[in-house]
Amino acid sequence: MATINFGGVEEQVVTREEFPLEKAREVLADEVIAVIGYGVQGPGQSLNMRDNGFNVIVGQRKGKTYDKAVADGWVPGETLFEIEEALEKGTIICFLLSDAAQIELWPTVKAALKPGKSLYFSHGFGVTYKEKTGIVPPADVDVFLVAPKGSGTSLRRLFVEGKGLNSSFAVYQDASGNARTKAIAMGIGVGSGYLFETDFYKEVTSDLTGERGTLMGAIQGIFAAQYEVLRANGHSPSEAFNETVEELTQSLMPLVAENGMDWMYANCSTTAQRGALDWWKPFHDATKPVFEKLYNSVKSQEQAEISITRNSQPDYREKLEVELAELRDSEMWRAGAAVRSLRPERS
Ligand SMILES: NC(=O)C1=CN([C@@H]2O[C@H](COP(=O)(O)OP(=O)(O)OC[C@H]3O[C@@H](n4cnc5c(N)ncnc54)[C@H](O)[C@@H]3O)[C@@H](O)[C@H]2O)C=CC1
Ligand SMILES: CC(=O)[C@](C)(O)C(=O)O
Ligand SMILES: [Mg+2]
Ligand SMILES: [Mg+2]
Repeated sequence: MATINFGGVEEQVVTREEFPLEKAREVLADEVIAVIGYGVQGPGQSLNMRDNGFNVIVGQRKGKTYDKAVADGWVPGETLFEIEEALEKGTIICFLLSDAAQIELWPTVKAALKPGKSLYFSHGFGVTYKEKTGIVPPADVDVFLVAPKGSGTSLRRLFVEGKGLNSSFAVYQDASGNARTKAIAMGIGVGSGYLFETDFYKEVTSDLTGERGTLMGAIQGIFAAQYEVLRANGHSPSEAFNETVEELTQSLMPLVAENGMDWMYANCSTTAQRGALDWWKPFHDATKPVFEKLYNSVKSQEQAEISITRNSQPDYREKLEVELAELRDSEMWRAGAAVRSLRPERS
C-alpha cells in the first residue's frame, strides 16, 4: 500500500505500480471469473478483464443483452452461458445484476456458491441491506467488492484509451485468508486506476449519496433551476442552455478535471472569478441542508427501501423510461440536443 496525502489526510491506497497486472494475473490464474449480468457494469468489467488476459465467462439470460454479449465477442457454449451454467462453471461469481434483481436471483446464486468459491459485488447494497434483500452469503466463501467510481460505459472507454477509473474495494468475508488479495487483483483486472479501501456499509452509503447528490440528482436540479430563471427573464433556449450546461461540459469541467477548481477559475475572467467567489457560498448554504436530509435518508435505509420497492415492480423499466422521457422531452434537454447537433465535430 502506498501512503498518499489527500489534502492533509494520509490514506493507504493500492497503485498499479505496487500491484501490477502481472501479479493480478498470477493471483487469479486458477480462477474462472463468471460475470453474471450484462447490463452496464457487466460489459465494461468483463471486456476489460478479458483484454487483460483473465479467464472470464459471462452468464446472461437470453434476450437483447445476450445478443449484445455475442456481438461483443462472447461465444455461446464457450465463454457465454445461461446464468445457471455460468454460476456452475465460475469460481469467482461477479454478481452484476441490478441491485433489485439480485434479490430475485439470490437463491440460485447461493445454491451455486460451493465452499472455496468467491462472491464479488460492485456495490455494498446487497449485503448491507440483508434484512431487505435476504442476501446472506454462506460462511465458507470469500465475499468482496470492487466498485468502479463511474459508469461501466466509461470504465470500458477509458480502458480502451489506456486510462482508468478509480475504484473502491472492500472485504466482507475472508474464508480463504486470501480474500483481500483477490479483491485487489480483481480491481486491477477490471481496469482501475488506483484502489482505495472501504467497507460495504461506507461504500453503499457514499455511493447512494453521491448519485442522488452532486453526480446526478443535484446537478439536474441546479441546471433546471438556472435554466428556468433565464427563460422566465426572456433569454432564448439556446442562450439559456449554453450558459447552463454546454459551457460547463465542453469548456469548464474539463479544466476542473485537468487541474482543479482554482485552475478553472483562473482561466476565466476576473469578472467571472469575482462573482463565482462571492456566490459559491450562498449556493453552499442553500444546498447543505438538502444534502444533510439526503444523507439521513440514506442512513435510515429509506433510500434502499425505495430503490428495492420501485425497482422490483414488474413494469419498473417502462416507468423509468417515462421519467427519463420527461427529462429528454423538457425544453432544456431538447435545446441541448439541438446544441449538441451543432457541435463542429458532429456536423
Ligand atoms: N451502472 C453502473 O455503471 C454502475 C453499477 N454499479 C453496481 O453494479 C451492479 C450492476 O449494476 P448495472 O450494471 O447498472 O446493472 P443493470 O441494471 O444494467 O442490470 C444488469 C443485468 O441484470 C439483468 N437482469 C435484470 N433483472 C434480472 C432478473 N430478474 N434475472 C436475471 N437477470 C436480470 C439484465 O438483463 C442486465 O443484463 C449493481 O450492484 C450496481 O449498483 C456500480 C457502479 C456503477
Ligand atoms: C456510475 C455509478 O457509480 C453510480 C452512479 O453510482 C451508479 O450507476 O450506481
Ligand atoms: Mg457509484
Ligand atoms: Mg451507484
